[in-house]
Amino acid sequence: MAALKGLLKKGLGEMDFNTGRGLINWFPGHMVAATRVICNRLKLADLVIIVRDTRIPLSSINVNLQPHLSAKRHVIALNKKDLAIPNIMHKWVNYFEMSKQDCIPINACSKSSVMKLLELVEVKLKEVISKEPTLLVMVVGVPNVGKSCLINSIHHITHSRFLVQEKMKRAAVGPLPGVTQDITGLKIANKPSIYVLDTPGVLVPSISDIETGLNFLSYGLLKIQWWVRSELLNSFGSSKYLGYSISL
Ligand SMILES: Nc1nc2c(ncn2[C@@H]2O[C@H](COP(=O)(O)OP(=O)(O)OP(=O)(O)O)[C@@H](O)[C@H]2O)c(=O)[nH]1
Repeated sequence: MAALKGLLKKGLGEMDFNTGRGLINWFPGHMVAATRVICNRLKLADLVIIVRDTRIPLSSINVNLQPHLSAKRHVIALNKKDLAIPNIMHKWVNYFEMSKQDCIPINACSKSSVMKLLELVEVKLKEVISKEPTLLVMVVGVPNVGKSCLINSIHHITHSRFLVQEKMKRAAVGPLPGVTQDITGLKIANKPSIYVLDTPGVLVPSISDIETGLNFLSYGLLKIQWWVRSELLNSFGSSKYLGYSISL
């Protein structure tokens, strides 16, 4: 454990990390601002799509934002289902269903998969859809879980409903976390007007739990030099951590 901490310190020391008390302390400026803005916008949201990584659905959350998200009408989109092991994914779906949470495994890059998510969103919005002229849906999740990819698929599915001047830009997508740094909106329906907001991926200021930290590193949700990541995985044996999330 001491060797691991030393390794983490060495790797993380080369980055712009803060001095929080957790094992991993990383909180770039845009995340501070984004966390504040997300909390403010959440008050206006009629529904939140909480995007998580299907392979690590319990780790790929922001524990500080989670109480605010759970308090809103929400659906959990378990993304990157194409990269998950199917029988483990089904166990996770059962887990969420048993805890009475609406969840759906998706591949954010696939239109048919995202259409199923939109159907679920429509069902969840049913009670407000006839009462409000404008509805707001927020897409929230930690970095690199696929929020912008999801927004782009929603854009593809819905853009034919609008006149050219009403059409909005696509979101930027990238293989490294931290691509989205602003909140951007997309109109997906008229009467009532429904807007979807893409938000920057925000992490907690400090990840103190080693398994969560390793899951973030293994699945690319946290930027870190490749050699630190491979050293960490060698030290622990990646298979243990790849299998960790499902040991409920
Ligand atoms: N295989 C697979 N890759 C995906 C999926 N969704 C997203 N990706 C990839 O994951 C990476 C991150 O996707 P983004 O949409 O940029 O993630 P984000 O959550 O917006 O990231 P931030 O901007 O850091 O908050 C990109 O390389 C995507 O192509 C998916 O369902 N399956």
